[in-house]
Amino acid sequence: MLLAIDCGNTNTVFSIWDGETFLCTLRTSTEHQRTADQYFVWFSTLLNHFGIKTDIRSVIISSTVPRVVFNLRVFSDRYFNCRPLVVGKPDCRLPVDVRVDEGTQVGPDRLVNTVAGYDLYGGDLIVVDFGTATTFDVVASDGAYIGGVIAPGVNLSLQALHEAAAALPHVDITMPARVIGTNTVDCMQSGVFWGYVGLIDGICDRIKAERGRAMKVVATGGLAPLFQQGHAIFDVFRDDLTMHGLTVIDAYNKEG
Ligand SMILES: Nc1ncnc2c1ncn2[C@@H]1O[C@H](COP(=O)(O)OP(=O)(O)O)[C@@H](O)[C@H]1O
Ligand SMILES: CC(C)(COP(=O)(O)O)[C@@H](O)C(=O)NCCC(=O)O
Ligand SMILES: [K+]
Repeated sequence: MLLAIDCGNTNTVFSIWDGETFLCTLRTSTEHQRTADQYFVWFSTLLNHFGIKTDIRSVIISSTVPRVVFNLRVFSDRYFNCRPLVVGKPDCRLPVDVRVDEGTQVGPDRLVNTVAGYDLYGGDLIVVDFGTATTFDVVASDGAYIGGVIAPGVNLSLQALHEAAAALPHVDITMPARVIGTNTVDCMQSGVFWGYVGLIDGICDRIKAERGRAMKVVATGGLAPLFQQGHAIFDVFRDDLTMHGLTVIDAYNKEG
């Protein structure tokens, strides 16, 4: 069995892959201070709770937060007796090319999304991932990652409004019925929701124009379905896209 760990700037997700399906998916907040032992207490408690028996033989990690990797390595080594494969490190090979400026560090989550998108849907893709940041990853016809776009995340945008303006409260994102808000909360939700719809549509159209071809738009991340309401902004939504990519990369590295 494989333990796949996707560590984002806000949340870290653990999924157990038995070679055919994900047995379970567990989520915790990302904190670099958390030790290997703390991870294990949390992990084993939840597995017991769900009555899941595991036999984890390998671990793969994608982390957008470099500092958490140390403790996750110790966790893997101490409790599963294995050296984890870490996406972005030289010993982790990728089944796709990465064509960016020399010396550029691409977020490992974006590489994983590229691999997953290409495996599931083929090339000429735009992968949109709603995380702390919203990323657009452009996948060429041969599956290569050729760059993309990084925009502020949905919650980050709402949080920034609240933090910068004394009279603006903390609000959660929802789809407002109308564009014209008649109270502060509606106005803020409208700005972020409809602003984001425009951002997604506009960026995808411009990427397609720049590439001069039709491209499929694949979305992932908990907030993606929210934007699919109203009008079809994406061609496909796949919640476990990043996890799928981790299983593909693990298999590719085991092929030798
Ligand atoms: N289903 C959801 N509904 C509402 N908010 C969500 C949902 N999923 C994630 N979020 C929020 O979206 C933001 C990004 O979350 P996440 O996708 O875990 O980011 P990251 O991968 O960068 O850690 C967080 O503020 C999180 O609370
Ligand atoms: C853009 C990101 C912050 C997104 O991270 P996330 O929202 O998933 O936490 C991450 O992919 C990252 O740190 N990238 C490095 C720069 C780059 O990808 O070009
Ligand atoms: K992510």
